[in-house]
Amino acid sequence: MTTTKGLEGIVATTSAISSIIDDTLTYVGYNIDDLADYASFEEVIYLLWHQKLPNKEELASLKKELAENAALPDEVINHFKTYPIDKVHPMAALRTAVSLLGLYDAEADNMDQEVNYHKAVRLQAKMPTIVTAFSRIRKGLDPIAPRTDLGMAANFLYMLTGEEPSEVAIEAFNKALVLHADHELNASTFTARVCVATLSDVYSGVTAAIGALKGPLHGGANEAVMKMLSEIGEVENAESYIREKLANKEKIMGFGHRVYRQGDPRAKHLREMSEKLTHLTGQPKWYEMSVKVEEVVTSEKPLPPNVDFYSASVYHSLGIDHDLFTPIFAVSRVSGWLAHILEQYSNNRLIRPRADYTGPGKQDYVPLEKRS
Ligand SMILES: CC(=O)SCCNC(=O)CCNC(=O)[C@H](O)C(C)(C)COP(=O)(O)OP(=O)(O)OC[C@H]1O[C@@H](n2cnc3c(N)ncnc32)[C@H](O)[C@@H]1OP(=O)(O)O
Ligand SMILES: O=C([O-])CC(=O)C(=O)O
Repeated sequence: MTTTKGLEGIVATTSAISSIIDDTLTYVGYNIDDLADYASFEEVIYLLWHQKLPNKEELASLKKELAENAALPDEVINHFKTYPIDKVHPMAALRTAVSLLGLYDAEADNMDQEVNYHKAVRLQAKMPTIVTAFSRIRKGLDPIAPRTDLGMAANFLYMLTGEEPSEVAIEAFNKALVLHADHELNASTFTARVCVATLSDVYSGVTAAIGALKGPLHGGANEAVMKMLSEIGEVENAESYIREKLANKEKIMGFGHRVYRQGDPRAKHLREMSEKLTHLTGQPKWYEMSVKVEEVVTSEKPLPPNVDFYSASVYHSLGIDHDLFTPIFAVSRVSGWLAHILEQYSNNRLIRPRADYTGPGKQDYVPLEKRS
């Protein structure tokens, strides 16, 4: 048996959803640069789930179904109110809420593909509502009901603050949702596929995926980037801060990638947005500090920024609490998880690799009373 640490380079499935070839990312063959510039998040959801772009009627129908299913059952809202609120990370709350939603879905264990598709719509629709409701409840505020006249990006920002978001904010947030929607066999998507390949249900697959996204080597890196930028504090501190971390062999959050070698094609879009938004909000230092960090890291190591690096200053400029950055990633990535879950069901085989055993050889059992 051969082993590859972290399954590097192993091709574990076929998939028609997204591809990374020669550092170019496509969703169903559409270059991420075009989608980031022109597509709404809802169009991307449709694309990932149907493997084609929607026409006007198809898009309107998906938007209607999403809007009709965005409200949360009272049980989820009431559950949030019982949490030791200052100790609960929003990713843990999101993970629990998705699991809880499964309890109130009478079709949770119905494995019909059409039923699973509509379950996917219902779950996608509720993700922004979960994150924003939790954010308000922990601040002692009432959750704000989703509006049927707003798209997902605008609705998220509206439910978070209760205020009508600006066009610039909606455009930036929509672009962030498009950029994070899918990414081939990343760790959380693989987790979702492994889970549902046992023929477990959609809610279990997404709950497992949220758990995998939470870690700082994956989606959790965006919150960690903001923590680092806050510690650096001012542009002039960036160089010494980064050089010291690198000298101590510490990882710089938001840099490096298992698949990309020349750079993550999503990062340039987020960098542009970071420049625009930090200047608009009168806080260019977060962009300038990020640029300085990139300059120092890349002068030392061949480690370009990944999607998480500039998204931190983008979300910060939109006034979003730092521990909501990873849940926002999940609000977007759930579209990809659900696409992969549906694809896995449609052509399923249990995912069960082997381990190369490295423990002791044959041992004789010693009864408890004779052990030292
Ligand atoms: C949405 C996403 O999930 S994007 C990734 C988000 N995660 C991060 O930004 C966390 C920081 N980055 C990392 O930890 C890694 O680059 C990962 C997890 C993204 C990829 O990891 P892997 O492919 O397993 O690379 P691995 O961790 O083995 O690193 C290879 C070498 O590069 C170094 N390296 C990799 N990333 C970094 C980094 N961000 N800072 C400093 N050094 C790094 C490692 O220390 C290692 O050096 P060594 O060979 O001298 O020991
Ligand atoms: O693909 C990966 O390993 C991580 C990543 O960039 C993502 O999930 O967007």
